[in-house]
Amino acid sequence: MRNFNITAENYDQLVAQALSAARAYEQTDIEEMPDDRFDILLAAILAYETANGISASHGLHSAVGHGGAEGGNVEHASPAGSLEKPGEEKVIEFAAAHPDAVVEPKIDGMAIIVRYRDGRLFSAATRGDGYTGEDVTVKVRGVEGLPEAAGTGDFEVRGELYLNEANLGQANAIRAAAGQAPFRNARNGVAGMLNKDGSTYAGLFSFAAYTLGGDADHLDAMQELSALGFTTARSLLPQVVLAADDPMAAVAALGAVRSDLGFPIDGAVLKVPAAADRKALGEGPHAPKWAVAYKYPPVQVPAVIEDIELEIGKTGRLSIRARFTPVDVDGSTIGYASLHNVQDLLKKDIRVGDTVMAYKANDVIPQVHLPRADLRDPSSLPWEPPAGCPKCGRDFDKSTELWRCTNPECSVSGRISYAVSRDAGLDIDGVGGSTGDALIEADLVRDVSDIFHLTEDQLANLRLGTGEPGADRLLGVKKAKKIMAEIEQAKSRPLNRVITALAMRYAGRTFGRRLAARFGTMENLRCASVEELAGVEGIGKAKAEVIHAALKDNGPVIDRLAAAGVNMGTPAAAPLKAARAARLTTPEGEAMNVVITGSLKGSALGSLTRAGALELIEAHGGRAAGSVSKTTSLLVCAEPGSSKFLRAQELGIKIVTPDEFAQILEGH
Ligand SMILES: NC(=O)c1ccc[n+]([C@@H]2O[C@H](COP(=O)([O-])OP(=O)(O)OC[C@H]3O[C@@H](n4cnc5c(N)ncnc54)[C@H](O)[C@@H]3O)[C@@H](O)[C@H]2O)c1
Ligand SMILES: [Zn+2]
Repeated sequence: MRNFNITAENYDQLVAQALSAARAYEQTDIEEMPDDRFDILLAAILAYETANGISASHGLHSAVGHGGAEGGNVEHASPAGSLEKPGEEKVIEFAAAHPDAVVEPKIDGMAIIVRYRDGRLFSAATRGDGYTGEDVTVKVRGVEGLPEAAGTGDFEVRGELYLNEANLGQANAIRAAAGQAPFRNARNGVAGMLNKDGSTYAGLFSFAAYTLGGDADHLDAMQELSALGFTTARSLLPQVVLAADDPMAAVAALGAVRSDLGFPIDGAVLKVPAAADRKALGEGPHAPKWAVAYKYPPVQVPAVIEDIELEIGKTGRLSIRARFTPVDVDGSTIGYASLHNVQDLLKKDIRVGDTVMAYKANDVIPQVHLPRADLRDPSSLPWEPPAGCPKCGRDFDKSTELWRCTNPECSVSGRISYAVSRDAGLDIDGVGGSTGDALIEADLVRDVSDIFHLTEDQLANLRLGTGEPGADRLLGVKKAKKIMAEIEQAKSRPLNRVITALAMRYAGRTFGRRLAARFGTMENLRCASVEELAGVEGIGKAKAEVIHAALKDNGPVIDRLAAAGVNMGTPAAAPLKAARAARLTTPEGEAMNVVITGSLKGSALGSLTRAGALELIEAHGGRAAGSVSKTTSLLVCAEPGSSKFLRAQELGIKIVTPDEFAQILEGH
């Protein structure tokens, strides 16, 4: 599902849109927005406000019913709040901290507060704005689960007014007879029915209690209510849920049977039962601290994990997915789900063989969660994270939660970073790192040639961000212009760097230089036979075959680079280079082995990078080497007395300063 991109321009309008949806949700049967969309919008608004230091007064985050509910003429004895819905991770933490927490269905209806006097139903009101609510006494008399007479005392019961399947069917039959469209769902129906004047739907609800005023422990209070003739939320739970060993197992078990319950739930509520514990935990501003709600994703189906598969994605990140026995979820068959990251998987302790709940997140990417410990094979072993990249075996870069292989051979991102690097590639600043990943994720860049076909518009509108709702931002025009200029410059980089940027195995910096020096143009290089390639110093038959095949594979990439105007070498320059090359060849025409040591700073070659200096040697027909040996012809050295200097002296090798070397190259 698309995130909201909130800006100063659309902020007011999105707040108004959310308030309008909340009002419709609380007071009518109209759904202006699906719930998950509403929740994402709210999170995006909150993130934007937090990022910009806005303290808002619209009530979307603070007021009961998100500011969409109105008060009425019945005052509540104590405020009627909401429930914390802190997300799965926090709910798991809550369950671990309170293993005695009891689980109830989070029935998807509307809260009502009912008072009894002398054992008779006296009044009923909606939650309203939390302090006062609408009087709905007439509408709820005779509702199933809500007795007219209950004992002899004065007390207050809170619970959910909802439509079970039978209620919804009857209500929709009434609507059909009046020529009205059926309610979209049971939750919308209950809001619409309650807010309609008259007695059209009188009594056509169900009620389940979850709070009894007083100091009793929760389970005692619920038992008392049952004895008085109320239906309690807990009594609606099937045996599999009640029998679960711990709260999260109960939550999972309830999720598994939710579509067979016969009444709508949108989650489970975990509640600490003992009155003393509740008192100690206390109340938050809008919700008690002794309870949390777990919201179920739309539809989930139990699935058995067959394997946990590893893959390196196009940005080099390790992606982990669960393969499970295919199941039907909400009309489509799914067999895979993504498992986020290593930490997450270890924390949830999902294992091969486990039964998990599979669902479609935002109705697209399948996900699984909540391994059912009660169904686990006792001999199963915890999942173990991979020791290295599944493709190349190298250690992962673990600096972020998403582990990553940086080997260019393993991912598009690795190849692009290599291709644009200052050291080896085309030296394009601003296209590596997170910008590069964003380009790859947006499918704008699949190989190095795509970089040269980017437009300023595409760059300026590139979405950077964490994927968190509201956290998106754009690259912007200023940076886009800068990158476009970098790309323009990169078109004239020397051929050896263009070759290296293709990230072909065995055609790194050194061989890039040698291939460029030997063939002069990309065209010549592409036409070279395996034998000709093998003839290049240091390459040999085996590597030549690999390079030959890689050049073929890269044909389309090279064509696109050439079409964009990237330097492909000039035929005229090839013989010229050959003439210049004579400067670093022996009288027999063989390449001289040249070693450069120490800094070039301050010399005539001072503007060259190390890589540039090596390129220069090869361009003049020499062969750049790293260490001094018997085969060394020349040592370029600015530091007399260094170990390479002494070794060269010992072997009787010619030693020159960088300035002298520059003169040799110029032919003096
Ligand atoms: N689609 C939309 O446009 C839209 C607009 C506004 C709100 N919403 C939805 O409304 C929800 C927020 O409403 P909220 O803040 O009132 O919270 P909530 O409705 O999610 O949770 C609190 C409510 O849970 C109910 N509940 C059911 N079973 C319960 C039990 N066993 N114990 C205790 N309470 C129980 C009570 O009515 C209580 O008031 C969000 O999920 C949001 O998606 C949707
Ligand atoms: Zn790898």
